[in-house]
Parts: sequence; structure tokens; C-alpha cells
Amino acid sequence: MNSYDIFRKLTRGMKFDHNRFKGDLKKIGVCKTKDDDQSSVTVNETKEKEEEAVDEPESTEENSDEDDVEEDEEGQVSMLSDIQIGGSEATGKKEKKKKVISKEKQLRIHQQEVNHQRNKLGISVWGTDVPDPVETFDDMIVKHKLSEVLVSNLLNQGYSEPTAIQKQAWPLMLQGREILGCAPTGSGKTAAFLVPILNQLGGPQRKGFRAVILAPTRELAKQTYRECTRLSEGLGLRVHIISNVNKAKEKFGPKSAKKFDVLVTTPNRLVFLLQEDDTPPIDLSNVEWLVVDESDRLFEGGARGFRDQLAAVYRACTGPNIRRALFSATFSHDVQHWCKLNLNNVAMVTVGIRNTACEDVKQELVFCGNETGKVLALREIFRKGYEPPVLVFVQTKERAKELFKELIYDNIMVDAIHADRTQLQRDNVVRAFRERKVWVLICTELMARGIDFKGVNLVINYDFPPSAISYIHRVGRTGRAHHQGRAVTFWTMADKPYLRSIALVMHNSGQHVPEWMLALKKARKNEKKKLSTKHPERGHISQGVLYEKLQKRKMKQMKGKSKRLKMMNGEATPKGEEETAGIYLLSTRCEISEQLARLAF
Ligand SMILES: Nc1ncnc2c1ncn2[C@@H]1O[C@H](COP(=O)(O)OP(=O)(O)OP(=O)(O)O)[C@@H](O)[C@H]1O
Repeated sequence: MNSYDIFRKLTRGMKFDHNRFKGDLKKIGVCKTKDDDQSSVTVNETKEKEEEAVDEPESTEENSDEDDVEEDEEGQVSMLSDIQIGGSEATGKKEKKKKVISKEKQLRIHQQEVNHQRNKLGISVWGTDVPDPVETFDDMIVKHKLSEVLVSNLLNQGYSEPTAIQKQAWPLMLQGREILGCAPTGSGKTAAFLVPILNQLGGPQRKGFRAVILAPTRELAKQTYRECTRLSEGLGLRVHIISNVNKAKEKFGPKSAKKFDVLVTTPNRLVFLLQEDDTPPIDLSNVEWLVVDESDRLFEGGARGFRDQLAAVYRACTGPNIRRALFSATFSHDVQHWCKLNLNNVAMVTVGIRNTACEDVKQELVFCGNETGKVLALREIFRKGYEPPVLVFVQTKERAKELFKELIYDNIMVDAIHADRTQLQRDNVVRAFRERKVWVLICTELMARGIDFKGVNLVINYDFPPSAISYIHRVGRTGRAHHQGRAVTFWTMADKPYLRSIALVMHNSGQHVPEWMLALKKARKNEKKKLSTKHPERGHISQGVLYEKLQKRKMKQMKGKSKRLKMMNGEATPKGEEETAGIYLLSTRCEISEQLARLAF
């Protein structure tokens, strides 16, 4: 090994302009001698010949850029001269010199192109042998044998090309790789996992469930079920959602259990069925794909989380071919750690900057002073004019009811959804909101994740979100699928401890926030945890809620009327009085507002 060889080894991977530093190289005795050239020719010629046997040598324009090649790393420095010398030696004729790119170089160029494509899409990947992202639906058909029926279903949905997460997750999952996918809200994660799974299931096999998709809420499970049904049209697959565990028990009788291929459900319902005595009515031993949507939410521990349920589902998926896919808009180190430990050859895909709000949402913070100020600010937004549908987030179901009562007389088609409402009421409210019969929907955290209401233009955080993660999901109900959206967040002094983390999320997604907010003291980890589980104490939404006032006035009037009747007849009993009062109250409630009667609050 001469000095030049040592120099090449030491500078491997570095760009070095040999021409420019020719003098210096001579001084320190690092020069290419004729012998060096000759020896490297032999090595590379053999290498080239081996490669020619595998691949047809290509002549490419890229290789004609000598400077570029000269500045390249070790292997390529000698390659240019090798090719030229090798070419003329082999032929001995004046024919045009054929420039051949070595396999190594081809791979490097290809990798550069792939990196460029990933950078452009904001994709970062972790894992070994991650396949290249695709560009188009046609790519998926040609390179990954995606079913044309599926592509036609995608086109029927109005999708013209895959989104960034789909471009990377589809080829990965089609190779059967386990995956942790993290991409902004509204970026098409649902289709990112549904498409490869449906493609791999192919058609019905009457083996029972082969794919299980878990979602944290019933509303999200229903939405995923609908999308799955739409995308699987024409494939013959049967998709099922557990909406009622008792009905499900009947449905999964020994005869019918095998007819379904895909199950969409919340973890609680599934675990309830799995834990039925003796023989569970549901069998997951043939499951090939288990998807955990909103994975960071499902991985949360404690009473609110679903860790135990997830563990029970994993245990029930006993098939040898089980693969898992976890998706969420927000990233959690716990989930990442779990994936690295438990998944086989996992690949992690992230789109954009982790844990930032969607950049298509214009975000504002509005200081309201106190609770009365919030009501005024809300009315001001509505007075200035707004384009329905609008989502308004509050921190508890009690506050949802209170705000509903406050707004019901404002000539706004308003409704509320929260855990105290029945399943039927919740379904009806969601349908009415989708059909634009309800303009303003007041909701709790229940609707913060995953729900895809088309065309929501405005999200109002009436109550400040309890964490940055909650903020990201809430504001992500607008600005979906590259549509522009707007999010307004009210705050009072009670929200100051949370302010910095939300301001930071806004700042990271390109929004303007005052410097002083970013300079606020950072909350400690345990403080943050406490804040996210314990809501700040807030006064009533309105000191004298109009609805309550009207109720009281009516009751007073009715009592007076009843008293007068009693005095006139001298026979009315207190019981009769109460009944009359009840009927009167009900009828006046109906008169007060058609909406109120419909919503049966
Ligand atoms: N390739 C595509 N082209 C155009 N629109 C798409 C594409 N894929 C999905 N969409 C649409 O984008 C919207 C958001 O998709 P989806 O609900 O899957 O988002 P998400 O990433 O799961 O969001 P979240 O994190 O809030 O759950 C949906 O209306 C969906 O129909």
C-alpha cells in the first residue's frame, strides 16, 4: 500500500479536488503514479466485468461530468480513468468511448434521487431496507402489483395521487413490513394502512377475521369502517364493525363467524368479547394484520388509556403471520420504544416535523380575560360572519351542555356531542353535522382525534387544550387533505401554565406568536402530566344562563297560574299541580325552540 492508497483510505467519503491541491499533494508525496492507475484498472475492470454479467452496462450522460466524478469518493476517483483506459484497451478502435457506471455508482445515484424525493415530501425513515417511496398510483400497480380495483376505488374517492405517508407506507406494508407511521393530521393515514391490507387480503377466504383495526372512539371506528367499505368495493371482502357487543355475540355464532375478513372496533368492545367465559365468540387466530390507529392514545397508561386492552388483543392474535402497523399524527417515545422492542424488523416513517400542527391551519390565540369574555369573543366571531361547519371544543361534558344552552337562542344551528349522550344521539348529531344541518358542533376531547368532517373551516378551542398533543389533534379537524383551515384558541389567566407549549407548537408550524409567550417558563415533566390530566377550574360559561332564566320564569308563571286556579276551584291537589307544571314546562320548552325539543336536552 503506497502513500496514495493510504490517503484514499483516510479521505474516504470526502470530496477532494485533486487538481486544485495538486501542488500540495506532490509536496507530501501523495500522488497518483502510473502504477497506481494501472493497478486500479485491473481491479475495477474485473469488478466491471462481474457487474456486466448482472446488469447491462448503461452509458449515461451523468458520467460525462468529469469534475463531478473526480471529486467523488475513493471508488469513483479511479473509476473514470479506468473506464476510459479500459474502453480503449479493449477495443483498440476509434469507436466512441462507452462510459459505464458501476453498480455501486448506480445505487448511489439512485439513493440520492430517493433521498431527494423523501426530502421534498418531508419523509424520514428509520429501519433497514426501506423500499423507495412510490410516485403515483400507476407506480403502485407496476412496481408493487396493487390491485387495479383498489386503484379505481381510490380514483373514485377523488384521490389523484398518493399522499406522502401513503407513498412510503404502501410499499413497506405491501412487503409485509411492520411499521410505525407518524404523519400530520388529515394527511391520509387511514388509506395509508387500509390500501396495502386490503390488497394483501385479496378476496374473501371464509377463514374469519384476517385484519383487525383498532380505534380509540366509536365515532372514529365507524368512520374507518365506512372508508374500509368504500375502498374494498369490488374485492368481495366483508368488513365488520362491533357496534353492540350483544348483537356481535349472536352474529359471531359458529356458522357466521368465518364470513368476515376485516374487523374495525374500539379495544374495549373487542376485549369484552374476548373475555367471555369458556369460549370467546370471536376468534383472532387467523389475523394477519393488526392496526392500531391513534397509537399514542391507545398506548396511554392509567384509567384513560387502553394498554391492558391492547395487551389482551395481542395475546388473542395467535397466528404465526401476524404483522402490526401503528399510526398516529403525534409521536410518542413510549410507542417508538415498544415498537423497537416488539416488532419484527420494524420500519418507522415520519412525515414532516414530529408533533407539530398541520401547516394548512391558520392559528390564532385570543386573550379573553375571563369566562364572560369568552362568550363575548365567541359571539363576536359568529357576528362577524363565519362559514359553517364549525367545531367548538370545551373541556368537559358539563361545559358542553352549558355552552349549548348559552348558544341555543342565538339563531345558530348548534348541537353538542359528549359522552353523556346516547349512542343514537351521538350518531344522529354526527350525521346532522356531516349533512350541514348543524352548523356549530360543541364537543369534548371525544371528537379531537381522527374524525374527518369534510370542509370544517373553523375550529374554536373555547377551553384551552390540556396539552400540546391535544391541541395538535383538535386544530387538525380543519385544514385536512391540503384544504386551508383556521383555528382560534381562547385563553384566560387560568391557562397560563399551558400557554408556552401551545405557543411553541404554533411557532413550529409557521405561525406568528409573541416572543414573550415563547420565553415563558417551561413546565416541568410532572407539571405537564398533572396539567394534562387535571383541568383548570373555570367559572360557569355564563353567570345567568338565559335558558335557566327562562325556565325559572316559566315555572314561576305556571305556579302562579296554578295557585289562582286552586283558589278559584278550591280543589286542586299538590300532585296535580306538579303534573300540570311538568306538562306546561315541556310544552313551553318545545315552543321556546324547535331545536331544543329535537335535541331533548
Ligand atoms: N391520496 C389522497 N388524495 C386526496 N385526498 C386523500 C387522499 N388520501 C386520503 N385523502 C383524504 O384526506 C382526508 C384525511 O384523511 P384521513 O382521515 O385518513 O387523515 P389522517 O391522517 O388519518 O388524519 P388524523 O390524524 O386526523 O386521523 C380524508 O378526507 C381523505 O378522504
